[in-house]
Amino acid sequence: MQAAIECDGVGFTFARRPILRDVTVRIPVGEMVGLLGPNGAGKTTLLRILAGVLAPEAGRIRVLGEPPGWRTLRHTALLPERGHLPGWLTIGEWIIHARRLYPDWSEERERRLVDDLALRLDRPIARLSRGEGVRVGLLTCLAREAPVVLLDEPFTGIDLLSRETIASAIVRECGDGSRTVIVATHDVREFEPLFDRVLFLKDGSIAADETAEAIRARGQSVASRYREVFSP
Ligand SMILES: Nc1ncnc2c1ncn2[C@@H]1O[C@H](COP(=O)(O)OP(=O)(O)OP(=O)(O)O)[C@@H](O)[C@H]1O
Repeated sequence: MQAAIECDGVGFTFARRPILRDVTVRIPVGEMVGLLGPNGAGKTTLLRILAGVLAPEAGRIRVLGEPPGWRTLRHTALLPERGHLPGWLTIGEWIIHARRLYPDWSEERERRLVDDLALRLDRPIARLSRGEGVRVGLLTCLAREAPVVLLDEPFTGIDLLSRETIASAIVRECGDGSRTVIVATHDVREFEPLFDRVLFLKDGSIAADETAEAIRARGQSVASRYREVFSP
């Protein structure tokens, strides 16, 4: 079966410092994957490379069989770590724009997400708090039918109830086994039930790539495995 994502020996450097080294991983279609690791491990860099925003310096990547680039943009929805939405629009104006921008936009998903994420359409984007901005970003990713969804820190700085709302929106919109989702997060303990698989990224390398089931079968939790992998 075709993998959703294949990385083979992927490397990347910033200012001559290696950020990703020999990242090799194969993610089957339909998996919900946690991308876990300490600050600076390279999670954002890897997601940006998978989204086609950055070009890798070494190795080979395939997203649904194609190298990341303008063709895979159609299949890939990225929630970036920091805001990217036009502040001069209201949420409602942005949604009208997004419907035209993305050919795979689903108005049915949009309606559900506006309700569930409690978005007020008349609010100007420039005046949103971080958590509200993340919710608009999430709506923008999840209202599309893109088969590959990359979410960079969707829970950071978000209050507890909103985090639960966001987690259930992700599961509802992406949990039917047809979409492949990678979530970079530090909230390991709280969101481990979301994940089918976890990738532990340490100093730019994959330190472990395991299914959540295999971790549990050993009597561990994802959080305890995290501690084992990353403790000095
Ligand atoms: N534009 C840049 N120029 C130089 N170095 C950069 C740049 N962007 C990222 N880096 C460096 O690359 C490394 C990996 O950063 P990245 O943001 O991918 O890590 P991360 O795992 O997402 O971290 P965090 O959990 O803190 O968000 C860091 O050491 C960072 O300082």
